Amino acid sequence: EQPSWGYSKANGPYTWVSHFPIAQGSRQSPVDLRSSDTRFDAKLQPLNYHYMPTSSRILNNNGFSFKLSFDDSSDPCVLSGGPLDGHFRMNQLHMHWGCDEHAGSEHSVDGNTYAAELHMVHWNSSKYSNMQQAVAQPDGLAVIGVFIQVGAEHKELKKITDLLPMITQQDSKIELSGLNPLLLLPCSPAYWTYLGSLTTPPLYESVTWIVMKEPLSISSQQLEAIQSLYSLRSGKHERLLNNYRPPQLLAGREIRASFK
Ligand SMILES: CCCSc1c(F)c(F)c(S(=O)(=O)NC)c(F)c1F
Ligand SMILES: [Zn+2]
Repeated sequence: EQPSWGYSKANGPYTWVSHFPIAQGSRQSPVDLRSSDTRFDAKLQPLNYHYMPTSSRILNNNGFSFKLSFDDSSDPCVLSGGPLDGHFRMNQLHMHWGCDEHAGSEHSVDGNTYAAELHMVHWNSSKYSNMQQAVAQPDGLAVIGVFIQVGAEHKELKKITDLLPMITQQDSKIELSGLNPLLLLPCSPAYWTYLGSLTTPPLYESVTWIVMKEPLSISSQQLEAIQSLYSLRSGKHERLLNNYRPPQLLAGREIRASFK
């Protein structure tokens, strides 16, 4: 049966290799985005989002994060351009966070971490017919990562954080409609891109990462709502905290920047 991996000492990131040997692969994520390892690439296109306000969505807590699942059959949210070949349909978005506002993101910038990181997961709909087919392919996924810091309240994310108190228990779900993913992106188009993996088991090396340079701000109340989710994953009913994987070896990969 599915091994119960998690983020505790007993089942956390350093133990995942026992069930998922690819944890020690050569294109694992996250990584530290070190300026000495990044190179401006003038050939990088701008990102192209065809995102519309979405219809009814399920917001459920699958025990290691909360996620917004998108119905990617009708009028999907589609990403193209940037480093990508073809079109990628948004399948879901979720977050990773810590227990204080100085740690919680998965990627870091010259060793600096943020309070949280939003992931918008897309699959390659030009080459594959669904998420399940794409998820393990080397060119199967594109994930946009957006850093989150504490500051002013974020109006669009409020549509999510206002609902979290109603799904604090694992596997609870609630409808959410009218979220506009475009408003979850920062103003600046600047991003880094590199080839990596899922940051949770099964850790497939199938992700073209696009990490936005400019963070979003949320209020401390919004961060507290995120940190108040509970999980049973580690067998005990405890707060879902620190669901972030530490940085992995770059192993010779290049990180391209869309900005100077
Ligand atoms: C087999 C799960 C497919 S969907 C999914 C996910 F649920 C998830 F959590 C992450 S992540 O690794 O945590 N963040 C990048 C992904 F990348 C994903 F694609
Ligand atoms: Zn993630």
